Amino acid sequence: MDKMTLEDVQIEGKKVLMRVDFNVPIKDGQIGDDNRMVQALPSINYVTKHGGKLILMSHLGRPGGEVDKSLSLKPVAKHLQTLVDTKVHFAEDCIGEKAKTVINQAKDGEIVLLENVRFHKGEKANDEEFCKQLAKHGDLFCNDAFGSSHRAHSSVAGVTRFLQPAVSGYLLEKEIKYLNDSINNPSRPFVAILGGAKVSDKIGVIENLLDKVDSILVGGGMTYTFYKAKGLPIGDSLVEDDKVDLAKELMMKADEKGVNVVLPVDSVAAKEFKNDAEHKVVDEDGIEDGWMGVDIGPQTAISFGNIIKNARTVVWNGPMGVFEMENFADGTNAVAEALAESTKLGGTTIIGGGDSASAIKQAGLEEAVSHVSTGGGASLMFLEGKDLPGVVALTDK
Ligand SMILES: Nc1ncnc2c1ncn2[C@@H]1O[C@H](COP(=O)(O)OP(=O)(O)O)[C@@H](O)[C@H]1O
Ligand SMILES: O=C(OP(=O)(O)O)[C@H](O)COP(=O)(O)O
Repeated sequence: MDKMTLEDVQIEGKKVLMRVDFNVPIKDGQIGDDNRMVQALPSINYVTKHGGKLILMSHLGRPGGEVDKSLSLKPVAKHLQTLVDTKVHFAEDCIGEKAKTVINQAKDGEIVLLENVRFHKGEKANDEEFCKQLAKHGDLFCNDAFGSSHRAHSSVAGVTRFLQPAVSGYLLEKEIKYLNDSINNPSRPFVAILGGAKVSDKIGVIENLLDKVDSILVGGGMTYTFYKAKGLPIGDSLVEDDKVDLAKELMMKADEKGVNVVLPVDSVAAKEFKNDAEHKVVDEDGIEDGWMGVDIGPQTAISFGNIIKNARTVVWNGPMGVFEMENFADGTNAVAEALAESTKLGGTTIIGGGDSASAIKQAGLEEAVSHVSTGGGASLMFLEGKDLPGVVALTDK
């Protein structure tokens, strides 16, 4: 990445305004998975250890420009205090007097976490006045929020119009490096695995990947839109009817380009969308009315596994089935294990997407793959070959 980094600027005595992605799950005031916070620690510690005053901004959830106490970052500030060895202050607003007072109180080497930037409409609107107010807090800007970098919002991108230099943090750099190397200069065979439920979000990625990968394995809820395109029965399975023609077109394009688009040869079909529903394994032409595909079947798990183990670069986005339900998690777990195996054999394996990341965690294999991305939407936008606004906005080297 040819953007300035934290190491290119003087930190001592400076106020560093840093965007992080602390959009973490919170239940009853407790942080669930704090991976996004832990991943931001290298940048956070770099600034505080070098004597900068660190002002952190983040969103939490989608409050829609209104104050919503259940989406306050206060519990996050409390949790952050357990992860760092300097004082963490919390400001109850991200702009105005409340923010200013707390920032003035904090000493160099300490941290201020500002309240949820999405409590203001100006954040999403990338509003000039709001950007200026945020910019006032710092002497320089740093973006370490990879997971939010696909959003052209004030605290991610707009603020850089009024605050320079704008540098990249370590997490952002690491994420971009992994994605860049794997997508633009991959060791082959290069295999992409796409699953999950957001068919319309992901189908565009397939088009871009056709020019890059050797195989695309389609699983999860994506499967049945492709099945329908092939004229196979899908019963009550998840389908996006308005994407059936696109699926057809993509399969034709794949053929022309010599890319294997591999669909499941069998599925686990269930009578209902619940874990203890009646279920059975069926072939690709065996999903009857009243049944829905909820996981890839055992034959598919084996064949996908073999392709993945032999790959040198693997990108995985979206689970292979309804993995939250134990009875339908086998396909996802098999793919997770195959990724771990491929990594052991020297392959580069990357996982993007919130649910795929929890799936690999659930399988206890997050340490066994090369990289678990902190951004779902952001890594997809990158895979689509588009520029991320939060990266474009940074100062060139
Ligand atoms: N066959 C299926 N039918 C319905 N939902 C599915 C199926 N396979 C996977 N899913 C669901 O897809 C969801 C994840 O999809 P998505 O959000 O696209 O993935 P990610 O967050 O990894 O990008 C999970 O909640 C999972 O239960
Ligand atoms: O959780 C996030 O995205 P992700 O679920 O696509 O990884 C980011 O924090 C961005 O949040 P947003 O999709 O509400 O802008």
